[in-house]
Amino acid sequence: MENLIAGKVCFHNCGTFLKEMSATSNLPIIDLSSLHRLSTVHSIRQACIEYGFFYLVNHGMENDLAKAFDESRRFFSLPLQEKMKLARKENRGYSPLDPTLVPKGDSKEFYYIGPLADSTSAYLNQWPSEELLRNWRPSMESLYSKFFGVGKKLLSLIALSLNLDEDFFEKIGVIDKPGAFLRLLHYPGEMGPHEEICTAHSDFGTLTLLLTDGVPGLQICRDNLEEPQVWEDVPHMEGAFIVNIGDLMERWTNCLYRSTMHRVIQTGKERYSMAFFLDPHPDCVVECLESCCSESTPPRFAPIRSGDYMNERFKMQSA
Ligand SMILES: O=C(O)CCC(=O)C(=O)O
Ligand SMILES: [Fe+2]
Repeated sequence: MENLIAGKVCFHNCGTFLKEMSATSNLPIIDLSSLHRLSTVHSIRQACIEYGFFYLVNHGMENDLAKAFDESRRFFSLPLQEKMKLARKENRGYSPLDPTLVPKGDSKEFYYIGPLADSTSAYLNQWPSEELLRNWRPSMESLYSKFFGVGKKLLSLIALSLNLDEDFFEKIGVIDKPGAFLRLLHYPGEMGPHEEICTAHSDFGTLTLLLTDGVPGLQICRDNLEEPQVWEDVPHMEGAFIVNIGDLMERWTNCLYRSTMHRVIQTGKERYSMAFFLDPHPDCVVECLESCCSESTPPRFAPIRSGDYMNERFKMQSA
């Protein structure tokens, strides 16, 4: 059985030294409002197998996006000393652009909002005062809930695409005890010594919904063992989410669905993005789905508690 955690980390350490080529990706487009459910489910399966990434359109949040980016800009425009009062604790709050706190090459500041619904952890979220940013907290809470609604709908289609009941992930604790995190990101845009302003990585959890502001830079590498590596640009699509599969979904599906490496390269332009990470509850045990293994393709990974996996990955990230 292969150790996925080790495999991912090896890439972090050696990936940037490999020679690279670039191209433009042609990601599939999934329409969340389509009434042709079977065909949508089939397209999702193909997209997750071939790319681990796709665009999601007609998700119902189109009219919220401009405001979401305005609110994000409002937050990052605060003086550093105000943002530092909300410094990240328990994975919630603000991380400054600081070379000692972020992995080598990263050039971004970010702000995390954790689960709202869980009464034991809601207090862990950190919010700027009402005097400082009027109505910011309710705006962000509403945005979080909308992201969550879209994630939930998509996850039920992903369950169907794996020949599971549509509430499969809900039942095992991915949805009803949410571990989802909204991360607002700001890349200031100054040209630095590193090509990557968000280091090549895969996301840890179940799936990620990403919104970008139109400034390019996002790239995916569909085969990180290939040499030279091919990095494909992922162009912005107005109004669409860019969705990607995370490592735990890769584990559930025995690598049928791919948790694809991605990164952001510098363009010299200021850039805002936001990522909604839909992660399982820490106690949820992630083990190979029956529909994804057989005698000839046995499970590649041992069952693991989601919280243990995520903690290990976070530790490695900050090492
Ligand atoms: O900023 C982006 O476009 C990508 C961010 C990302 O991949 C992440 O936060 O995990
Ligand atoms: Fe990511």
